[in-house]
Order: sequence, then structure tokens, then C-alpha cells
Amino acid sequence: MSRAVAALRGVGHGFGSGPRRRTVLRGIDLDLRAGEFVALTGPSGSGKTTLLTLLGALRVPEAGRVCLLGQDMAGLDAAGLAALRRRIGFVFQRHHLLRSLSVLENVEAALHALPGAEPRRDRAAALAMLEAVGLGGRGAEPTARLSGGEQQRVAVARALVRRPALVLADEPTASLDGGTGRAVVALLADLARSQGCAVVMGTHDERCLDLVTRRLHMEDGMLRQTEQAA
Ligand SMILES: Nc1ncnc2c1ncn2[C@@H]1O[C@H](COP(=O)(O)OP(=O)(O)OP(=O)(O)O)[C@@H](O)[C@H]1O
Repeated sequence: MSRAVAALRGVGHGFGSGPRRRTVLRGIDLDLRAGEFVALTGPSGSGKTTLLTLLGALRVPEAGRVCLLGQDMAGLDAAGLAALRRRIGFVFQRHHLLRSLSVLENVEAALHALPGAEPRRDRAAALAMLEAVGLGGRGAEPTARLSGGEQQRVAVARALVRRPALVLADEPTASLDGGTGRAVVALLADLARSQGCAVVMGTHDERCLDLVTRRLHMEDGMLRQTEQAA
């Protein structure tokens, strides 16, 4: 069996208190393994983003246990959580690229934040990753000049250049047309396979679901259905 990247047991989370209290996640059990590409589907407000933020160590659960990359979140202080987050790649609907930087600089910036950064090695890694996402030769261009799909590919390169064991994507195709969105998801699937990382993608985009290895369906804060692709 491949490596466990994340293990969640009895995870619950909610927001607010008193009469305004809203329970968003209930009794979530989940195991993620290296090399899996998981789609997280479910109606709006069902808790997908909340679950992704827990998997990204962006918040700690109110109840239950979350182990990420071999570490129990309960034992980590703020610095420990930040160090854990640096080992996770994030791709969002709005790509949060720095428009004033070049394409290459945006990808390199992800490496500068890591301990032991080495400019020459980092540049080589960023150039190789741009090649992998089909943007070889475009590194010097201002990011703002790229199309939406190209910018999302830069965001994928930025998330994967650190070689994370876990990549989280929240609606990565939402601002893209069908063909472009599918190309971005196919790219994520290819890179996940070649780098052996686990990817969890929150999505409403039915057109990309044939590209994943597993589907999880969230409803009323519970993972109701787990369907393994053949
Ligand atoms: N920081 C917060 N404070 C209060 N309520 C929140 C907060 N974050 C999320 N919620 C609420 O939790 C519920 C689940 O939200 P979440 O964003 O996880 O759903 P989702 O399945 O990702 O929805 P969508 O598909 O629309 O993005 C929603 O009712 C939302 O309003």
C-alpha cells in the first residue's frame, strides 16, 4: 500500500456560537495516499472548502484528529503549522499570482520562502517546472499578459515546484472555459502521477471527474459517498 499522506479521524468543525452556531463538518474519516487524485464534490455550502483548509493546516479542527505528512496537528504550535503548510501546494480559483512579477519570478517566489533557498538551483527548478506545464520559453513575460488558463498553469507550477507530497486545489477551473479547465486538471493529474503526490480538488466541474482516481461527495458536512475509479 502506498504512503499515507493524510489521515483524518472523527473530524468535526463549525463556526460561530450560540443560536448562530453552524456545524459544517461532522465525523469525517479520510485517508489519503501518495499518488491519489481525489475530487471533492458536493453542493455549495456543504463544507468542501472548510475540509480543504483543514487538510492544508490553515485551521485546526474543533474535534477529532488530523495527521498530515506524518504529523499530528494537535501537537503543533503556530510555527509548526506554518512549517507544515510550506510542505503543501495550494491552487485556488483565483490564482493569487503577483501580476507585477514575471512568470518565472512567480514560480521562483515559492522556493524563496523555503529554508536553504539557493538562487541558481531554484531558477533551474522553476524553469523545469514551467517546461512541465507547457510554458517553457514564457518565463520572462509579465504574468498579467498571460491568458486565464495560462495563469492557472503558472499557479500549478508554483504549487508543484516545491515538490509537495500533498496538493490542494479549490475550484481550480471555476474561472476557465471548459476546454482550458480540463487541460489544467489533466496537467494536475499528470504531475501528481509523475511526482507521486496526493491531490485533493474541490470542484463543481463535472467535466473533469473522469480524470481523478477517487471521488468523495460531501453533503451536510459528511462524506457520504466514496467511489473508486476503475
Ligand atoms: N470563516 C467562516 N465563518 C463563518 N462561517 C463560515 C466560515 N467559513 C465557512 N463558513 C460557512 O460554512 C459553510 C460551509 O462553507 P464551505 O466554504 O466549506 O462550503 P463549500 O462546500 O466549499 O461551498 P462552495 O461550493 O460554495 O464553495 C457555509 O455555510 C459557510 O457560510
